[in-house]
Amino acid sequence: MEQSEAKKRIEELRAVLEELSYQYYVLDRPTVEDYQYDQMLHELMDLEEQFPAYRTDDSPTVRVGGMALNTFESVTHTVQMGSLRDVFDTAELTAFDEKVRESIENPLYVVEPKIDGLSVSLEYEKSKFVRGSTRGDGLVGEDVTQNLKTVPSIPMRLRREVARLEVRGEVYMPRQNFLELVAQQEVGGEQPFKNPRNAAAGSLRQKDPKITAKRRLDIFVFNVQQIEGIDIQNHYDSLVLLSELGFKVIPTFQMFDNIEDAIREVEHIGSMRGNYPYDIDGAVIKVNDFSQRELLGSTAKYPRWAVAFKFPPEEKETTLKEIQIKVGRTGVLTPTAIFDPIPLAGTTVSRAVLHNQDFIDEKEIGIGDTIVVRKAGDIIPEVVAVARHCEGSQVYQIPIVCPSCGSTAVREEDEAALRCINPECPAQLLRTVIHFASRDAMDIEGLGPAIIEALIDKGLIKGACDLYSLKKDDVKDMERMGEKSAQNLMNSLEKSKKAGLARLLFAFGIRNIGQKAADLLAIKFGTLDAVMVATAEEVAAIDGFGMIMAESLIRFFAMDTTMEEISKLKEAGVLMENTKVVTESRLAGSTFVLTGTLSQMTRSEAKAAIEKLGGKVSSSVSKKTTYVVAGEEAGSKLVKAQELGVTILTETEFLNMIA
Ligand SMILES: NC(=O)c1ccc[n+]([C@@H]2O[C@H](COP(=O)([O-])OP(=O)(O)OC[C@H]3O[C@@H](n4cnc5c(N)ncnc54)[C@H](O)[C@@H]3O)[C@@H](O)[C@H]2O)c1
Ligand SMILES: [Zn+2]
Repeated sequence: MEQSEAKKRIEELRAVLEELSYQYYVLDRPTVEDYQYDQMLHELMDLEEQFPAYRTDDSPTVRVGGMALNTFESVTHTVQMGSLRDVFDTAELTAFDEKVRESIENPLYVVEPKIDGLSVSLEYEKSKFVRGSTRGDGLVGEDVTQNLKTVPSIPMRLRREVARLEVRGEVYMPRQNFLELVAQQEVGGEQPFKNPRNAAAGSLRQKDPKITAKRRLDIFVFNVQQIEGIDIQNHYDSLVLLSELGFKVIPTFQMFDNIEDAIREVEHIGSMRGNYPYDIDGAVIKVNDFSQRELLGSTAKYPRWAVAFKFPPEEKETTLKEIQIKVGRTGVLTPTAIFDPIPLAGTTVSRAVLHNQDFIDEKEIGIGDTIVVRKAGDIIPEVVAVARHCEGSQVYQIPIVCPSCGSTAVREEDEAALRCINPECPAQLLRTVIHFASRDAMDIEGLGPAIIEALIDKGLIKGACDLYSLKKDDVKDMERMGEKSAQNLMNSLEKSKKAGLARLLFAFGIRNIGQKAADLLAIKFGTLDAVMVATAEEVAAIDGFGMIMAESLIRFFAMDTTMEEISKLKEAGVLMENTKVVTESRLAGSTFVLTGTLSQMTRSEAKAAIEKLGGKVSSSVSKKTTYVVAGEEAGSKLVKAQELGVTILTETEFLNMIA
């Protein structure tokens, strides 16, 4: 490759990798498979090796990817939390061994599974847990002590006296918990996490430890970062010690005196992959002896005494038997491939999601074809390609009828999915009512999914609005109900009528209208009637809104069924007015100076108005001043503002601004 071409490619790769890292580490929402990311990173490494002139010290090849958010206090790690060099074929493990043997004699290797979670440091003083933090960029992480305290397997006190100890571990979310969380997120209309690793990271970095606690995270500890008071010389002994101290240590660790056996163990761990109740993405080989580790040293990003072998996504061929269409709780019609069962990454799989028509068209998938199925880091298997078409094979067409209610499904512009938009579709009714009753919506205590399902089955409710015409006698004979629970339910229904406009708007479950948007609408319009007659432009003009959201809202209110539902709710006496206090912060970050006499309000009224909107008021003009409000007979401050080029507002302009 030419110099100039290489330079261009290097820059391109860096930009892409940085963006992907941001999505992965900061937003916990990756947009590509890890395998793809790793491939690009390796390409960049190769190029930097060939063209050393283009190396930089902030390239993704030398930086650890995480970033400390300022939601948390930052923690500077005494012992740097590095990453691991990863390799994808066993020849590279042999090369690792050769390299190690250039510097040291008779290495012993410890082999461990690589847990797919996020790295944390736990610090103990006088055997007491004092602080826990994320890896961050390896040098500075985030203080997540309170959240880590909710992880039951982290000991708050060590079982033996140790003056000072810092350990490193991997926080993860067991697969079962992940699946349950994703199911809940789908019911609640939230965007579900992509995989257990992102779910663990997102859960650990919550502002509210109560939410973290609910996510049922777990940890495996795999390293002593520093210790005072106990002498250890090697990794194996330190893992044994960590167990004795009460930690949940990495589930298997074995020691070998040659690389061949170590590689066999790596392969064994790979073959067991699907049997663990959590995700592993590889196996790690580490030099055991600490003094040997010191001799080998580290690069800026990786230690030279360890290497991670990443398991490739496993692929197999099978025959596609049929395609089933399911309607999800948001009305989306999803095709699922049903194929002859195959063992894959430790489990037997027989189905995979086909996403939508575009996906099927692109891969030209037809029933009877031989398909290639893969299971990557994500739990859900996917169809990679068609290996061979069968005779007379035809690309499958998703029928445009809802399999649940039989009404015609529609494909909206800019959307790949077919959707059943019948609001009375039974497949969606359950979800709609569960959402309506949920805590952040109308908060109807005692009305859980099981009861809602029973009410629907009995034909007692055909929409959320019917909840308010339920009679105590209707429900008291239902399973697990009884007189008392029925009365309680009546009381919570009554109470929920006062939930207020913001909650009600959210409870409707309008597409693209989340909790925050509902709050903003309620504050802006004040009553449901006003929201209903608002134009798309008016709605889109609200800070935080866009045209897509506005159109969703308009479309919702244009449906006949919506009108019916609203009139039933009105009849039942559900409050349709805003109860939210305005906590706007549009002027946050702006500093005002008031000068001269204002005719419409006093200075202190003006000051209060500014502060209510998050702005600040100062008495003297400086470069930091954002606006000077000039009333009648403004004097020296006005002159100063003109000199400094600060924006000057007339009283009318100011009144418009705060209106
Ligand atoms: N999909 C994307 O867009 C995207 C973006 C950025 C990063 N990524 C992924 O994130 C990973 C980036 O790597 P990384 O730097 O976070 O490191 P890594 O996950 O590849 O490996 C290092 C980590 O492994 C962990 N670990 C688990 N078990 C261990 C054990 N037994 N011994 C030692 N360490 C153990 C450690 O916490 C350490 O931080 C890659 O898998 C990459 O694909 C993906
Ligand atoms: Zn339907």
